[in-house]
Amino acid sequence: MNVCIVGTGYVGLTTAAVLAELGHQVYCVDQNHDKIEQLNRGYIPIYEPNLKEIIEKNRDRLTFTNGLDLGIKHASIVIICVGTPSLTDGRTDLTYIQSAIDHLALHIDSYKTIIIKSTVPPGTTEQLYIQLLEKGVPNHLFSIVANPEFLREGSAIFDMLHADKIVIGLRPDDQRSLPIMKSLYAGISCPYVITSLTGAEMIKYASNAFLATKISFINEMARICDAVGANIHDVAKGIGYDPRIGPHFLQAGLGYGGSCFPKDVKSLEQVAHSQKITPHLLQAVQLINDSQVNLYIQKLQQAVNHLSDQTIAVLGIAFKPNTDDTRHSPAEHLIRKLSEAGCIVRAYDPKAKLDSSHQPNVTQTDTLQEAVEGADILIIATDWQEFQQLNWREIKARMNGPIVLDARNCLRRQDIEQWGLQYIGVGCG
Ligand SMILES: NC(=O)c1ccc[n+]([C@@H]2O[C@H](COP(=O)([O-])OP(=O)(O)OC[C@H]3O[C@@H](n4cnc5c(N)ncnc54)[C@H](O)[C@@H]3O)[C@@H](O)[C@H]2O)c1
Ligand SMILES: O=c1ccn([C@@H]2O[C@H](COP(=O)(O)OP(=O)(O)O[C@H]3O[C@H](CO)[C@@H](O)[C@H](O)[C@H]3O)[C@@H](O)[C@H]2O)c(=O)[nH]1
Repeated sequence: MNVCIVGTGYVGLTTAAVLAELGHQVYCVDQNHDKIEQLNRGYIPIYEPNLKEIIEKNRDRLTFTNGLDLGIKHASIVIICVGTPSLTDGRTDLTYIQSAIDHLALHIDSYKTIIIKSTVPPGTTEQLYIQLLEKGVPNHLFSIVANPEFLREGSAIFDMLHADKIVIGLRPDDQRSLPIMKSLYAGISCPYVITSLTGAEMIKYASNAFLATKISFINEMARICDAVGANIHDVAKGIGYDPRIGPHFLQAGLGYGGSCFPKDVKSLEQVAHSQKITPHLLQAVQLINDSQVNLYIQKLQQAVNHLSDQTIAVLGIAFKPNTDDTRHSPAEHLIRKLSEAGCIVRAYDPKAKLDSSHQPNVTQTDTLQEAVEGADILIIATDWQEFQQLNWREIKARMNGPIVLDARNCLRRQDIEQWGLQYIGVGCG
């Protein structure tokens, strides 16, 4: 099939690579000229495991262009993957979706299946359908489908090729789209959840809200564990064996970040408010998450006399491992707070780059060793695999002070303490 992808960011590029791998001809459109120019030069603008390899392997099935008209001309399927960031009040900014739909309306002259893969608030896709009609696109020339994406950054290609489900939201009168969607994803073996447009949109929000809730739940349990002297690792393991709870997403730490959970939980909260519902649970989830970094700054303040005198090595800048994405990264938030507290911060990350707006007392080092050299405190802020395999004898020799804050609970206490270092974890002393 010929497919046009509008928005060549994390989701668009991954979708393009996977669909090309499945044998489709894919036209990738983005309004960002630099991005398209880079892609045409063979440079992949994001770090995502296996993405570069899969794009190179399928290069003859991929076209990168700024021209939506070219993509639309060739493709009968148009997948919208543009960003849907937060507005300042927490509602979703639909400007990019709106502009993609406006452009699309100008170019449709044969039947298209328009797939909304971007995460949008319930009711949006139906509104987009109405807008296309109002812009003069006759209803026999298009169908619109809500098909949210559930990939995780850092394992995006794997997640798409091995999806646990494909969610498809259809309009009640749409008899055409389901077989098209099944052909599009032929080669991915998983259950289909067929629902209404709003049902599909809600599944995406509920999924992210539930996962964020699990994280805030375990972080709250970690606070209580610290107070009563229990170990959160044991608690997570103990509850995780119960199949009704499950072992996943129970890793206590600095809280959730990234381009999805913070904005989607906020957006769902706003959707509830707009329906005169007070979303008590969503509010609590965010309250816990938003206070997690401060809590660990306070713990450091209690551990040293004057935090402002400290030189701190922060290992990790990305919001999670295996990505260079720093959007809403708790690690970056922590670095900013330490900088505001007057500390000298030396940050290191294998892939992510620090935002240039940081203060002069914050530097990013090229190597982990440079970050650690002479540090009073070392903090693990992102649980990259390479931080879990450190030589702590060597680290101890390089450091000036004894404190290691494992803010992602990814180290073994005894590995640290055996060299005379002081271990602080999350919910485990
Ligand atoms: N990042 C993820 O892990 C993830 C996972 C699932 C769902 N989502 C959802 O998918 C959507 C995209 O997320 P992302 O992280 O890929 O965003 P992104 O910011 O990385 O990419 C969006 C791209 O769209 C382009 N764009 C914006 N308006 C355009 C237009 N009118 N025409 C052409 N291109 C346009 C931008 O230039 C950018 O390259 C969001 O709704 C997000 O919530 C993201
Ligand atoms: O037990 C856990 C699991 C995750 N996190 C943190 O939660 C955030 C999000 O992690 P993750 O969900 O792995 O990454 P994302 O790439 O943001 O993926 C989420 O957001 C995407 C965008 O909507 C969805 O498609 C995915 O299904 C959903 O997992 C990161 O800061 C993690 O460090 C924890 O603190 N503890």
